[in-house]
Amino acid sequence: MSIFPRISLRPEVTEYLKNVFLNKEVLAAVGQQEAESRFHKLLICLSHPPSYTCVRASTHLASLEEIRHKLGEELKKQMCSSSAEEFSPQILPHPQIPDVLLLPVHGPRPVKQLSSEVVVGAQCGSAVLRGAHVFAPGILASPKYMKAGDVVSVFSDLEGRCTRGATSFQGNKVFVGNGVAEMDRSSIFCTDEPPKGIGVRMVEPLYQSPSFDGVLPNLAFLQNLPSVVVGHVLGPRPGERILDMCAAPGGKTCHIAAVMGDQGEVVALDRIRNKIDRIRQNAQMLHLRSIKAYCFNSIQAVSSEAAHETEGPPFPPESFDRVLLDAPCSGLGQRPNMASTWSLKEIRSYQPLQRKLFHAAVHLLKKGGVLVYSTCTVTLAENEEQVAWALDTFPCLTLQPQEPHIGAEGMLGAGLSPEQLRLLQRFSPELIWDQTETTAPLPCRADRDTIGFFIAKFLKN
Ligand SMILES: C[S@@+](CC[C@H](N)C(=O)[O-])C[C@H]1O[C@@H](n2cnc3c(N)ncnc32)[C@H](O)[C@@H]1O
Repeated sequence: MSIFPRISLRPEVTEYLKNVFLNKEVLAAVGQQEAESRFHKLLICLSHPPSYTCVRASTHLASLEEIRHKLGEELKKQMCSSSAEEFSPQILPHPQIPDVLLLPVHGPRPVKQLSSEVVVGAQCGSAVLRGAHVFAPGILASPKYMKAGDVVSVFSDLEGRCTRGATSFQGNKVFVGNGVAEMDRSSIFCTDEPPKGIGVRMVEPLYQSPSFDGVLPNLAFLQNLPSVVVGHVLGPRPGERILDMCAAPGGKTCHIAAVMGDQGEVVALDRIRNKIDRIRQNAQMLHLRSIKAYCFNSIQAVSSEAAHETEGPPFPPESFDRVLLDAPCSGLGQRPNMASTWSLKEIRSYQPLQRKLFHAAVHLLKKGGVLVYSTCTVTLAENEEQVAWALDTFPCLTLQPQEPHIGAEGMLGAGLSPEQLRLLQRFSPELIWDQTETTAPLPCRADRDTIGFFIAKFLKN
């Protein structure tokens, strides 16, 4: 059910996306009305959270059943210790993916708004809609005399207009649920050090999903379903050498190492130095020793043939059995996302960057090796058009079938053939948005009602 307005984008970006979703090939295949309806549903569903929370289970450390049981026990404790209404958390294994557990999200629920308001940043608001509590750094405004223990309504500031430390905010905001303040106003805004920890504990969220904060951190890793699919599509095997070119915070890196049973080597690169620590922390938390993380610009990760091989980057050509390029992208598939202030120029800047990274990826891959390209966006320019360009630019590449293939096929509009489109995997939440649970039971609903995402798999001949 839709309760939020459609995602707010700059008019030029809305127009651009409309042209993508109503391109000539799509219009010829499904007609104007259906194409328009899909585009409208896309804008609406992007502002709402998916209806399942996906957890990747560390099956290299324990069996799925064991993790499922432990998770159930932990979440029951959570429900008893909070004043939220009791419910027994439903934890469902995914029928096709051996390390995925799915938890239905309950919402939107009828929650009454209160007169005391706390306003949080849009990112914090989105996290609350996916089950998080409000962390103090995310709080922008609170009642003047707010004390720990006060019951408050939490609103998300959609346009980034609320000033930090305000006592009220009349701008564009949406209600995300009620909670209990864990801190006084003064401990949030009047300290020399940035505030830490939970500022408001959500007790009546609009969308109810368990909080995973501190819950089995080494066994249950929150990850969107398509991101887990990527690790399986890459298909790493024990003993191989794998490159994850854009790796931080390391969700997919850790999954790859886990699928390999921590046997072999997973090289993780990211351009941003402080993000490398996150990869290392995640690897340590999941007891994965095969991961080696380096701060490096992957565009420059290919060394000249003459160079001696060193442990870290740059690497000689054809150094890796498999390469994952989970590319930096415009992120327009992320959910929930109620507003983006990005300009069209910013959105269009990703295609050339992704192509530079793709060049390096192909060179670093051994002959006979596998390259997986993925993004969490919905544009053609960053997805199907990149595939058409790659097949044209690198005759050594061929598209490969993906396993599992639980998303839709590629989107029309980039001149790819029907066979090629069938080999691509596009997660398109707009295709299922107005269907009810009864017409689309699990796993279909969980597979489709997720973030917008794209995966292509290539073999280097
Ligand atoms: C989509 S995110 C990766 C998410 C990650 N694969 C995961 O699953 O946790 C893209 C990442 O690419 C990194 N990045 C952007 N340009 C890069 C470059 N030229 N070289 C290496 N990393 C880059 C960004 O810092 C960002 O962390």
